[in-house]
Amino acid sequence: MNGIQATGMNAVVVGAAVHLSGLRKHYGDVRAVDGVDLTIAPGEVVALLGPNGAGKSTTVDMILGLTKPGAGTVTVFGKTPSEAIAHGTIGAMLQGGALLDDATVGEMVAMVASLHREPVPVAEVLRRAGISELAGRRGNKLSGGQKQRVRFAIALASDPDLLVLDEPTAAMDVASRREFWRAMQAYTETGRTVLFATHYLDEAEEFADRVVLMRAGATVADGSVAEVRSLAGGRTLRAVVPGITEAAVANLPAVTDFQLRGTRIAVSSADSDRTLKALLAAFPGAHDIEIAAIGLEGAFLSLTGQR
Ligand SMILES: Nc1ncnc2c1ncn2[C@@H]1O[C@H](COP(=O)(O)OP(=O)(O)OP(=O)(O)O)[C@@H](O)[C@H]1O
Repeated sequence: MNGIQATGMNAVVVGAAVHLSGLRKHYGDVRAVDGVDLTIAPGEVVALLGPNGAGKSTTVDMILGLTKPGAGTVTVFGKTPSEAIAHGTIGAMLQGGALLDDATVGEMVAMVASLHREPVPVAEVLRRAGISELAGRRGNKLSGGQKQRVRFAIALASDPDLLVLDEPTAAMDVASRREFWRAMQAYTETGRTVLFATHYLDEAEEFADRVVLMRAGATVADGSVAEVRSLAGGRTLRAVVPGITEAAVANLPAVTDFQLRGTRIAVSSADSDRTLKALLAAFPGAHDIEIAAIGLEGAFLSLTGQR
């Protein structure tokens, strides 16, 4: 994404935005995080996906310095998590982060901003978070989705280089989710780095440059949405192929799985272009051809063993 250039101007902080090496955290017999290595470059927008209990929140907590690793190291722009937090390098939006009932949104953001060395003016923070109209609203008058967006504003108050978000849109309705992501895209266009944990695969698909899939404390896939999809079998090719045999389907290139019913084939292919060309060369009479991408959801289920 173009943001990498913008961050490149801060040459002193380049290198990795986030670097996790051999990261582990066990709770008794539970291996919450069990040897995670991950490097996130400045300007990347990374979605952290995985089923319940995969270790996403524990990983995020270690990046934020809220949980101490059992083994391994975390650096954020070359600093330890606590140094990075103290410098305002990281902005965090956590599930259920406390807000004050009796203070207005403007007062809450001002309070947090005053703790930072070079805070963004409150009105600007609210504008960036897309909640200027909530400035005078008290904490106890906010809906669940509005509270999430106030937490987002608080995360932006230090003008951080890295935003870490744990299920940011969990309590938001469809319209709030859309507005939240619009605000977020404006932020990432300035070259900032984002790591967000989510259960919404469509959000990962739409907003992340890169997807990291966790299962049982380890990463099981890491790449662009297209790469992660292709790891799980790429595309499905269906066709009616007079004269086809099982051996002929199995011999087509890039086939990872297939079904044959009469003259109908359904083939999973890691490279559907190659499979299709070979099919048509061998069986020019093939017809009713359909090729479909497997969604991120299919890849997610297959790679996390939830099928
Ligand atoms: N403080 C703790 N004490 C004991 N076990 C813990 C603790 N924190 C997390 N765990 C366990 O570690 C594992 C990973 O939990 P974690 O919250 O990191 O997963 P997650 O991927 O964020 O899940 P979810 O999607 O449900 O939020 C789970 O089995 C969880 O029960």
